[in-house]
Amino acid sequence: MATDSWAQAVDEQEAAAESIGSLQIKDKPEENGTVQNAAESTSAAVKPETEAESKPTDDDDKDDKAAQSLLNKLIRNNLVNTTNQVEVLQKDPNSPLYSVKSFEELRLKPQLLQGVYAMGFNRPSKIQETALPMMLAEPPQNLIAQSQSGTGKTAAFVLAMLSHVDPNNKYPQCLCVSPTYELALQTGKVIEQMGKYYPEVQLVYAIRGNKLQRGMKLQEQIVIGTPGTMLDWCSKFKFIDPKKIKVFVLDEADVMIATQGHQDQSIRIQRMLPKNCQMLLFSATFEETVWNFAQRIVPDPNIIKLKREEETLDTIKQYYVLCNCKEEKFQALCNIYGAITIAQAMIFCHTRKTAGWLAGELSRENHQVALLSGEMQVEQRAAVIERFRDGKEKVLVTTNVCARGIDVEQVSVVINFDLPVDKDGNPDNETYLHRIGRTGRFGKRGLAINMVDSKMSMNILNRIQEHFNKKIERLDTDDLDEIEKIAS
Ligand SMILES: Nc1ncnc2c1ncn2[C@@H]1O[C@H](COP(=O)(O)OP(=O)(O)OP(=O)(O)O)[C@@H](O)[C@H]1O
Repeated sequence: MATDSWAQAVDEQEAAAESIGSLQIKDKPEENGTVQNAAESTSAAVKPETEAESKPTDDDDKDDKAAQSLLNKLIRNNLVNTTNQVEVLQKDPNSPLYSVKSFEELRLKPQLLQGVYAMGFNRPSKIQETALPMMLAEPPQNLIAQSQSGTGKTAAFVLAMLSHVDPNNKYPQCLCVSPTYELALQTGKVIEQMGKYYPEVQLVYAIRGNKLQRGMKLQEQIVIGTPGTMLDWCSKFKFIDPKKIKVFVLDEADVMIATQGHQDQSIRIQRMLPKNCQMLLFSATFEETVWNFAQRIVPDPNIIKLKREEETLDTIKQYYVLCNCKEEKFQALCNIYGAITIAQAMIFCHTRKTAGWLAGELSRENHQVALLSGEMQVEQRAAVIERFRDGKEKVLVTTNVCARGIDVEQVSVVINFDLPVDKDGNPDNETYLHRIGRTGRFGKRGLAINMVDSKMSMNILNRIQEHFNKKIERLDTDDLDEIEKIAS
């Protein structure tokens, strides 16, 4: 029965969320709340929608960079390969620029090479080809590196830290600061994996909730944590002697500067470090504020940038459907599903209430639906996306905010149940492109269907057409023959 399948889907989502949540995140210290029950969030979302509730809430609008970054890490299981060239700006343009095509060329310690191969890495990623020789050079060189999430930055600096520590010295030699506890844990996991065959090197987390006895000195060679606690451990509690630090890594600089106080704390840590300490800074984006911050943290840097692969609408067939209300939009959707075979689709709604309602309606029509909703914890969202990626559900209904920045490459059909708009109600062209666009490399053909239910949304659609200079054709969903044609 339809309701049963909905309930079953919720149960399965919950179970999947729990299994992911149990990885590391559940035993977080008191500063973070408990993992929320996915069933609660989904059932809350299928309550009938009222006019007042249909407005996006502050929560819906919250663009939590740290959560987004964590989500991407949790769902990603391989490298994002780009065909773009790495841009390098050397501190000393006359010094030779090395780039490696294999890990052997780096002359790593055998235990580390073993760790790298055990992780399934066959060869360095694009950014690692240049960043690794620079980071492993003698004397050490400072580096600012920017490339999109998933291109191998974390693996690169983890390898650099592990290479530089002396396991015989039982005191901290590398500090790595991350914007949040959860992100620090993810990096810690990479250190543990890569250092699997190098057990003499130990790691400790400088995070709130990890209370140490006053007066003690850390013996672990690598400390990873958030800026506030790291600063306290270096200055107030003196668990770490900053003068003995050889490598300082600042990860996710763009996320870091979005958090009040993190910039100052990071700069204060950096000032305590010796002049010859290697400073490394990583960021997925490079707007002016990040750049200014980077220059304060990293003196005399080498700079590596890897451009993001551009998305285009060239291989996408775009249509719009005229409707009067959300029920008509739902009917149009059913007609489309009745006429063509859709392997997997993502459906975007403006509010979580609409998303919840639509997921409920679709499930009543016996569709296997996954719902990504704003009140779910990041780990639960990652679990839902993973199940969808594995094909366990065929339809993913989500709000815009939830799915920002998420790549589900195999989805060839995207339905904008509501058109993407920004806070002021203007067309959000960037989100439109990201939702339906494809990179040249993944140049698979796709289909995008936009639901238009008012003069206002028609106006938005027109402005999107103008912006991209691409015609969006009208589709009559009462005409089965016409719908069939769009699939050919
Ligand atoms: N040389 C490599 N070969 C194969 N896989 C790799 C390689 N380097 C990294 N990976 C894998 O690719 C994925 C992304 O790598 P990594 O986390 O280092 O990227 P990142 O740029 O730091 O992304 P993020 O900012 O999201 O953490 C991970 O699953 C990682 O294990």
